[in-house]
Amino acid sequence: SLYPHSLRNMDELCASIVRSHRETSQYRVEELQALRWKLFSREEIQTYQNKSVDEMWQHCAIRLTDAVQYVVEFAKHIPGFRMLSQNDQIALLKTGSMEVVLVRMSRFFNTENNTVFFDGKFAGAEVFKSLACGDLITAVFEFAHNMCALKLTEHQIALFSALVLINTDRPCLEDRGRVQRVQKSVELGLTHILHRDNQESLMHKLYQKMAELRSLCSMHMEKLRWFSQRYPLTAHSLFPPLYKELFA
Ligand SMILES: CNC(=O)[C@@H]1CCCN1C(=O)c1ccc(Cl)c(COc2cccc3c(C(F)(F)F)cc(C)nc23)c1Cl
Repeated sequence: SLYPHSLRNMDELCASIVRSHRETSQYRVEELQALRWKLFSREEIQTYQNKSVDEMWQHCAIRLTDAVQYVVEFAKHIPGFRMLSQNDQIALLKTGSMEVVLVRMSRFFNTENNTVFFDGKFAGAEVFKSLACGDLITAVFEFAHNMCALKLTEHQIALFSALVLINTDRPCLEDRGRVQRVQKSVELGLTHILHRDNQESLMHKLYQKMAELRSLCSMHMEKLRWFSQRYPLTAHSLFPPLYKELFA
């Protein structure tokens, strides 16, 4: 029957997505486990809180752009992604890359003290006070906390990230049919490994997370617009070019 043939393809598909995730995930989970109790001192927190709004936004934008570049690399190795048209690849990345950054952030989150890896140590939400967008940071922390609580394996995070990215109901796709075929194969890959891990119950939780991601990222985009209107100079001159390309 075809099954062994498609299963082999399915294993190959999952293996290439997991490999790409591992090669583009910026930090290995084991590395961050070792750092999880490296916290900022009171003085260091004070330094971050004394930064001006645009200084702190610029500081974060550099890191976010860095993280987005790793997600672009990850996307390029998802089987079928590079067969899509350039415009469709950009359309998927324009909306999906920040969502994958958020999924990946959950790997750098410590649920015991609600801190996230930032600038080499683990930071609480108070470190980001000078951004003047407490609701965004609260939402980022809450999402990272809830994602972390699912205790996904690296394989599950890899396939989930690919599914977040290859999303047919993104606006302005040229060839939705082709994106649908790639999405279907990634979906099968995720169900395949959840079945293997005996965790099929995670599937509907992951679909709920995808819905949360979408509302979270539309909030981010409007914060980004607020910031670039409030501080046009910083937004237009200092944000690394990729950031402008993807989010401007
Ligand atoms: C290892 N570190 C990491 O994984 C994260 C992801 C990329 C780099 N990075 C951090 O250093 C980091 C970790 C935690 C937090 Cl809360 C932050 C600050 O996050 C943000 C500040 C400003 C705007 C942000 C926006 C907005 F609005 F631009 F879309 C959106 C997201 C999601 N995060 C924003 C950052 Cl920049």
